[in-house]
Amino acid sequence: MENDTPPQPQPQPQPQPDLAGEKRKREDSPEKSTGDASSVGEEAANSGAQHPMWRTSLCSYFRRRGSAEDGCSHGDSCRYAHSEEELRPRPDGTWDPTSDRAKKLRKVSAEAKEAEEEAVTVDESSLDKCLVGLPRGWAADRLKTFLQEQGISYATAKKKKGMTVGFVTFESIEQLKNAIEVLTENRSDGKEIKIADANRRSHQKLHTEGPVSDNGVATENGTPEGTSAPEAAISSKKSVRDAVTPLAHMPYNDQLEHKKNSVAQILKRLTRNARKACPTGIPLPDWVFKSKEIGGLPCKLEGILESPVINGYRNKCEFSVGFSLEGKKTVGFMLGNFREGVTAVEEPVDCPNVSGISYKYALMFQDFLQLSSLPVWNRIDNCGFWRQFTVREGRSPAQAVEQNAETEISEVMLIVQVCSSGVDEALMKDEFDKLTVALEQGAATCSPPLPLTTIVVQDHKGISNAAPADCPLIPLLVPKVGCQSEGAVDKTRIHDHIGNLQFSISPTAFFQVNTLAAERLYTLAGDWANLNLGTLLFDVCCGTGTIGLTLAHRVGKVVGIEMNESAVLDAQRNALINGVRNCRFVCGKAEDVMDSLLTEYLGSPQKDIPVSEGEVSGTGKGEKVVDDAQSNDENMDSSEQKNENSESQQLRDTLIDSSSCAKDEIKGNSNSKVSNGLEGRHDEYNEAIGEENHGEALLINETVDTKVSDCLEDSNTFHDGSSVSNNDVTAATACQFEDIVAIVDPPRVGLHPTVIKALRTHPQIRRLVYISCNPESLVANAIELCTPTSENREKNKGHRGWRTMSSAGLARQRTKSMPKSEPFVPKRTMAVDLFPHTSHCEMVMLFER
Ligand SMILES: C[S@@+](CC[C@H](N)C(=O)[O-])C[C@H]1O[C@@H](n2cnc3c(N)ncnc32)[C@H](O)[C@@H]1O
Repeated sequence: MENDTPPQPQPQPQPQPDLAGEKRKREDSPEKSTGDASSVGEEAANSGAQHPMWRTSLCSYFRRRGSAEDGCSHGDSCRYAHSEEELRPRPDGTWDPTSDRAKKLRKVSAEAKEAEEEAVTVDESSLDKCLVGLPRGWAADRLKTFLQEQGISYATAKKKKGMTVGFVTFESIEQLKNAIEVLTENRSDGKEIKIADANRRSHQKLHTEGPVSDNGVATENGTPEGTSAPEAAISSKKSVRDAVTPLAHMPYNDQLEHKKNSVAQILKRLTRNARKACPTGIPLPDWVFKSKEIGGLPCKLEGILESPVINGYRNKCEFSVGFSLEGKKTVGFMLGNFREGVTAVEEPVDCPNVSGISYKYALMFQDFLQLSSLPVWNRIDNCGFWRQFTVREGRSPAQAVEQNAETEISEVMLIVQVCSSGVDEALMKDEFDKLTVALEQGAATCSPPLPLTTIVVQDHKGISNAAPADCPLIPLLVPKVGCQSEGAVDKTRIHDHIGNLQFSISPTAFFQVNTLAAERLYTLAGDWANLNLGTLLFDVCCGTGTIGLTLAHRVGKVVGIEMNESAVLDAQRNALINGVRNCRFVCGKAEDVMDSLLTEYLGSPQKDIPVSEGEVSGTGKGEKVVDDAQSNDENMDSSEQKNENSESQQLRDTLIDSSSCAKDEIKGNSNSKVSNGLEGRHDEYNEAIGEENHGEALLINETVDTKVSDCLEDSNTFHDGSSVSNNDVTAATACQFEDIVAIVDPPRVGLHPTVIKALRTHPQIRRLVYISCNPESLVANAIELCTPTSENREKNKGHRGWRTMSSAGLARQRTKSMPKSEPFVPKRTMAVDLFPHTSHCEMVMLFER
């Protein structure tokens, strides 16, 4: 497969940056000894190498006079920049704080902050206020008590548990002024409670809290739907564009600069925490020492890769359904966080990350809702029917037209999330029929007509919109093409392309939202992983198999691990449709299967430090001690029973093995402290196997040449466990793969501590590429991977107070109970912008040992 080669990382100098605003001190030797500011430059010039400090700060003559030409005696050899143009960025991505560039960036951030902190209005027409920063545990009664204790009079006070915002209506300006005064002076539990404007929605004012909603559905508390509380002020001050794409007002280059700077600041925490966590008596790792030369960074930050598409790049938009501030049923985005008291939904107008196609579908669905006899979801009372509307887009295989991703969109999947509780089935069916017609006709009458491949309903009864992966799916419209044996739900899929591979994507499977930028991300990860045909690659949290499959041709074998069953089935299917034969995809939580898979392929890690029986390391839920040998043997036994040679049977075995792998591990730990919870999951796995077998029918019906290349296919660990003992496996696999690499791409929370421990304590894993969508969890995981361990491993103390600890603090605690093992070293890192206009970006970090 040909992948885009990402731009080569820019070579970075390694300076010791100035402290912002501080008078510049000359460094210690060698220049200190000469007292000559230019000596470094001269020395560098003489030696042919450039000093890390070279022109990353403005020359003081230039700062004072706007020109250094007449004042600075060092001329061209001066190590400081004589103009803004000459100035170079620091290795942590920041600029000399006195430079125009840094001032401009500061101004932009200050303006953004200012916009958020508008003052509260004090006049007769604005007596509805919200209190922001209240303890989550408080209900309305506790809020009322608090107000009374503080001597604050009011007309009404409302608050729901779980929210940090409460709503208070005052009777007069005097009451309001008193409240502002008291709250400005006092603090509760050391936390500031802010008072801000709240907005009653226009239809709420009209109905004056009547008992029936505007679509005729009475609500529990007698208030109209979606109107049971005013909105927090935040909502009126932010436009939907600000809420969804807060960086959209900046030129794209400034956005990249901004992201690189924030990532650099977060990365420095890795160095600080590893230094703190390094056990007494153990030397600090070299990389911690050397970090001083690169501004405190743990390794080189090699810049930020830009997205090839900047506008309309999202291939998946999850639109909320609710009421706008004007009280209209709306499909779009919430203006803020529900926990902050914001429930208003506004149309996705002017959000540059949303594609035109998604926008049009959102409007179509919104039009439909105006006439629907079923209510939209009310986040405050947790009732209603229509909840969420997701548009997923797939691109055709044609050459990507960069900057105009939309011309590539050939398939569209619409997912409508509803809550069917208490709704008459006939009425629901009737609504679904009407919806299907409305969307089909809407798509057909657009000019040009919009692609529409499939419509599926997700019936979710939970409180938050984040539905579990096993939430029931009801297909409304299925593509006409497809295998006869497929069930309707199995057909609800779309396709996208990465490089020359096609990816089949089912409704709940993860797929990066910016496909073209993701391609760059995967290529970078593959390049840094330094792969070869002797490599065994673990693709941890593999989703639909994107990383493993795009890199499969560069390695001996890929083992993908993923907890979402449909994503695993997609991965299997994707291997088949692309003729990739050296991949195995395992369904299970990485924390449940990682250790036994590593043991299966690499043998048991050496256990230097004995682990006391039943000890649970880390604080993660579901963590357990795994008897590697036992679980491995059981895996072998279970796979032995499935030793069949037909190609299709091999596929089936992959799936069955996958489940049994997790299942057996659970069985093997039935004596551990956490056995009960896990046994519960045992049943789920049994069910999963049933479902997988059902899903397999469609896989094995496809005619696929699954001939396996002899030396690369490790048949004894994959398809036929046969009679290999635990030790034999170690020996067999050790000679098959000389290079073991893991690429991990976890969700926002990062990797589970059990997975970190497994990766770290298997000494054969010499290289690990971490892809992260959240630099904070990357740092937390990296602390555990890279901090040296001591001879005296501490027993895990359960970490009381973990709720209040930062993720880095928690990680530091965990390093104390990490079994003695060689730490990884952070080698290089780079940001990749998958999300233009937002503050998010992906990170890639290479660890070696
Ligand atoms: C950021 S996505 C990456 C997916 C894939 N690598 C890609 O780029 O398309 C994270 C994936 O991890 C999966 N996941 C989340 N928690 C997991 C766990 N505990 N064990 C295994 N997979 C997990 C999610 O279902 C999701 O597919």
